[in-house]
Amino acid sequence: MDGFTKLGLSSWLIEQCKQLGIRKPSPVQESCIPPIMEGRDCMGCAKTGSGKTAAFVLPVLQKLSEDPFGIYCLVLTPTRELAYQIAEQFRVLGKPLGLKDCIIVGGMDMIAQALELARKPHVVIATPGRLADHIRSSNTFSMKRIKFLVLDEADRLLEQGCTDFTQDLKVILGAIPAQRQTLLFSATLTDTLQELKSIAMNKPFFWESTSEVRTVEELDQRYILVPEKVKDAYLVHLIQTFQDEHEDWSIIIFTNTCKNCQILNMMLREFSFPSIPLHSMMKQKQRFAALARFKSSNYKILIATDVAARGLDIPTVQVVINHNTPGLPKIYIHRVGRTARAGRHGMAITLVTQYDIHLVHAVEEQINMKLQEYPVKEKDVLQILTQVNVTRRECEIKLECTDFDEKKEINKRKQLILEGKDPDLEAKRRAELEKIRKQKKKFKEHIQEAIEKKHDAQMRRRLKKKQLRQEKKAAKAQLTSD
Ligand SMILES: Nc1ncnc2c1ncn2[C@@H]1O[C@H](COP(=O)(O)OP(=O)(O)OP(=O)(O)O)[C@@H](O)[C@H]1O
Repeated sequence: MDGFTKLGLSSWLIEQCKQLGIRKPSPVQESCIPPIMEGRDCMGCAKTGSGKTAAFVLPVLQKLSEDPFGIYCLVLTPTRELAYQIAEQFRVLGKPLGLKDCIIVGGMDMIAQALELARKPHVVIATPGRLADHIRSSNTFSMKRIKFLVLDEADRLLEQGCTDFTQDLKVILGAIPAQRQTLLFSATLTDTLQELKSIAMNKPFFWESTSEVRTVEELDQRYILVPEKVKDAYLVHLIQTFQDEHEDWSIIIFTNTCKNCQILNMMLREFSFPSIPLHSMMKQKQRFAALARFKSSNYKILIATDVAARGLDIPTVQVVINHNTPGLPKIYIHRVGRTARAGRHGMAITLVTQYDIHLVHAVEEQINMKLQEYPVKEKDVLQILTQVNVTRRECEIKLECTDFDEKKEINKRKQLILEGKDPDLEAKRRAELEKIRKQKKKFKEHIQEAIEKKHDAQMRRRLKKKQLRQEKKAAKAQLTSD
């Protein structure tokens, strides 16, 4: 019997899988689909690119086909791009059903979304913030009958990172029935296990891939130890080498901030590399367009912040370069997982400065293997060093002339308004906190100074006493000798 038939999937669904090149279930699918079909909650922790999306899409579609209604399933995911990607899998696999899906993410027209929600789609794929906004502001749709709640990248949805989803999740959980099946998936579930268990309330089936190493075997993981000031020259050299040595190549470069992302992109363009940026300060339409152009190989290099670190499935990516060493091993695992997907080979190269060595050790400990050094001819890098650094500086100046920082400030204010805070009050509060912090610091310094003065005086007294004692001793010795 066919692998998927054994798992209880209908022939129409198996036929759809074949169209996506999915012929035989991957381990996470083989293990998680049967308990989901039996009605159990499920937590699946499997390596990046191992087919977790189909592990929940397939059983949801199977069950939906047996009793179709809307809204049947809600999928939550941390990024907008990921929501579109998941929707696409639902759409392709669910085509014979005439599946109606609806994507609810920030940065897109809210009224159009509200109308779509009112049309009772079978599946809603959403980022938590925007869906919570709809729940708060509209009564034109109901999620009271949903059968499935899926949290993709579940650990990210629960952690309190730079985007904190916890308040929005509360609103969403309050709007859906307690009687439901909850499915949680990620490549890194373990540190949020307890919180996740409280969301999947019905003794969830838990599956984790057994391999010791937490990244895929097909991934060649390298590092280059570079002084901070030479990092960009190494980056340019690496890209030049890939361009020279490969016909068909595609690279994702991860960096730490939106500004850096923008500057690196400008710099690489100056060197005529086909690069395109992706970060959260871009308009949503630009973000989608950037990703589409990269996917269709119009641009061979995507320079991204961690907004692209999780979930994105772009089979052509052969190399991931970490321009900065990720602060958390978990982020490293997701970033490098953008290559070597579904059994393909890939390489990840992390640029490590003298300040990041401890971060690499933390990564190695988590993934259970050592990164290997990537050999580079230093002489070649030094040849381009001045040119690269000058170009970077020019790009920085160009960016300063735009309103990039101002936009960042405006975005911050917008975010505060969305969180229900008054940006001016918030600025005042921050200024006051800063004042208190400065006062505290001054007070501490004052005390420290007083302690040091006291200590100095004590020392001086002790020294004087010692000196006197020595003088007395010397005088005594003089007397006896006389
Ligand atoms: N059984 C299968 N056989 C072959 N390819 C598969 C199978 N299942 C899924 N795929 C393909 O593997 C790729 C990766 O799948 P998917 O995006 O679901 O990975 P993931 O486990 O969710 O990764 P990540 O943790 O990075 O989100 C997709 O292109 C998908 O079509």
